[in-house]
Amino acid sequence: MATSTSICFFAAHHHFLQPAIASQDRNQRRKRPQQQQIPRSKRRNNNIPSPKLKTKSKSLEEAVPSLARGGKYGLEATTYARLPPKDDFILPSLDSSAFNEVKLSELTQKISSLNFKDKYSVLDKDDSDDDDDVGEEFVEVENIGFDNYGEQFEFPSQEEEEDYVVGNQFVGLGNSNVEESSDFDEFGEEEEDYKEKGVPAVMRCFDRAKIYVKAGDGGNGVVAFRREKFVPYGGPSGGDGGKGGNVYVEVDAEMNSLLPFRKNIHFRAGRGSHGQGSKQAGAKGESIIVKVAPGTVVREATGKGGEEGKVLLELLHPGQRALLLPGGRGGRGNASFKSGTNKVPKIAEKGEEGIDMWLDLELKLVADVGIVGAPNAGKSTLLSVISAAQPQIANYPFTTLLPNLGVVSFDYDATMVVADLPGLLEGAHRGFGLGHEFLRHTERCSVLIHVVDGSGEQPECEFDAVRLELELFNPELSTKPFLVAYNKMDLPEAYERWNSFKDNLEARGFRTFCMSAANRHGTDEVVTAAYQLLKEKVEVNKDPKGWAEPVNMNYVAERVRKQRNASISDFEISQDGGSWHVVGAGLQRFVQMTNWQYSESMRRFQHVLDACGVNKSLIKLGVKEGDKVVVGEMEMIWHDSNDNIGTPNTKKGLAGQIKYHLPK
Ligand SMILES: Nc1nc2c(ncn2[C@@H]2O[C@H](COP(=O)(O)OP(=O)(O)OP(=O)(O)O)[C@@H](O)[C@H]2O)c(=O)[nH]1
Ligand SMILES: [Mg+2]
Repeated sequence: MATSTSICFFAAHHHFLQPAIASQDRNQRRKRPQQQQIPRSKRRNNNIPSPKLKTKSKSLEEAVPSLARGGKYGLEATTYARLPPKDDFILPSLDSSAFNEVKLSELTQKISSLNFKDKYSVLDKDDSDDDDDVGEEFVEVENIGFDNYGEQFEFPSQEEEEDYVVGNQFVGLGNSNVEESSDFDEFGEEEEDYKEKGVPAVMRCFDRAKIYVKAGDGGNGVVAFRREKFVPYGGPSGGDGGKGGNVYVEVDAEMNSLLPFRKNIHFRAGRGSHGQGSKQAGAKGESIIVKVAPGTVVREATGKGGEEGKVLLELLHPGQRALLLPGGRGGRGNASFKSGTNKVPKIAEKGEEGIDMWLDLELKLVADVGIVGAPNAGKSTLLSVISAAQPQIANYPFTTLLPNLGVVSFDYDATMVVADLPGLLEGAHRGFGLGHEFLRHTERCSVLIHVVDGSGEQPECEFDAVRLELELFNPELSTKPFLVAYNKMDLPEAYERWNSFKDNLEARGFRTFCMSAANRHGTDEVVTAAYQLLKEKVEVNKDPKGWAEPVNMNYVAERVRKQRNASISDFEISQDGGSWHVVGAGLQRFVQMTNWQYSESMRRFQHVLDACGVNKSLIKLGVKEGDKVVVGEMEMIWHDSNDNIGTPNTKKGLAGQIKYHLPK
């Protein structure tokens, strides 16, 4: 006698199984981003005197370039310079027992001083005495701006040079000492930690963001019957639910950073309205458009492992819009279930749940030319004289914390976008200094201008160190067309070393220019040469097919749809002790959309399990009486019934087999 089977519905347990694409752990929503948190109370109660340093950054208004100022070439410019909020400057001191308020520039100076010992001389413990002195020194240095550059830098005497060194000391950590610094030279773990803590949130958020997106759920279908005078047995009239809203990602030309995602990270599309009587379908849910800056790469967020997720979209051009997640389908009302055999269906579906996922956004600047070089080489000065951008310029390393963009215009149609990037240090590819945060921006630049500080003691070593960093970060960077701009030729030490530098580099096959960015000498040649390199590169890269091939921006949504519409017969069964797990996107979707409040739903479900072969497969695998069977969010107890011979296909027959068992 064949053993017939039935599955007994018990209860829906509340683990919602998402389709594979939305495999992110929902708990992540609760996890706060890993940031260095210092309790406010601790900050306030901090009795340790902290250096009262004036901030060096410009106000936001100043940071935004004015179109009014036109350089020789520049007509327009954008800049990323922003003043980080005050809180970002509060960082823990290296001594874990106390918290100090530390200005970012202090921190970065510390880092730089460790690497450029020869250049800036190592901080002396005794020199960093009390806070007031530090404050005064700061004021002095603040005055050494670009404007009064002439007074400060015209062939400084030996004494002036010493002042210059003292001037740099103010920016070292007030109570830093050399022992601590030696730890970081080892590139040990502490360095990594230090880096993590040392980058204020505003810099981390400028070009990286993690956001949560959720497509709208579909509206539920309803069970309703037409009741009208003179219309006996009016029939089922429950309308379908409306479709959930979609999630789009659009490039907004106005945006130049991902900072808006610092505060606002959840984006949920609206859900569809439920259906109504008289066959009225529910309204569609409202779609949501997530606006990102040009040059944003969208990745599927991965777990903590640090691996980068799969790239979903690359949004380069303003106006580009991609459908990322389609909204959930509306559930069918009972009018849709009417059939020849069931003219009075008392069943309706729930709306399909909209997919949700976490995304990693990364902004890579879309600039034609990138200006790279060691800190304080004069990169920002160069950008300021060739375009209308007004980046911050000062005589200490890491003045530039966020990249600045400027537009260099030669003619009506001859323009190029130039990015001034923060200084690079030895070890930048491993996240030392600020380099790592910004090195990726060079990846999108077609041409690089490598600015070398000619007044440094060993310009060649500086050049090689930066070049090596680029190569170590991404070997492709070293294959980009580039030229070397030897800066600060107005200084005698730079002038003296120029010939040997030039000979050396040209012997190695590098194109080398000299300039005095501050005096605008030689900058024209550099810019023109960079433009030529750019033109050559564009020519070489010209696709013979042109731009005809359209990029399908909606492929993610298409993939999601395909996955969701998978057949219910595609499933896998796994056994875990006494419980059986049936996994299949189509079946899971079916379970999710089943509205268990209607008794016919159970019968339909049983019928589907039978029809798609789940029951047969379970029997084959040896399911026993009382075993647990889990399909999607449903948990059921398997029941062998000897009363049933064979497996009748009709609903009636099947309904007769159902025995509800509660698991003990
Ligand atoms: N003498 C001289 N000084 C210059 C020249 N170009 C830049 N400087 C000075 O060098 C210092 C650093 O210039 P910045 O343009 O801020 O250098 P940077 O490379 O952008 O530095 P970071 O942003 O800190 O990496 C400033 O004090 C400039 O005034 C030059 O041609 N000659
Ligand atoms: Mg700069």
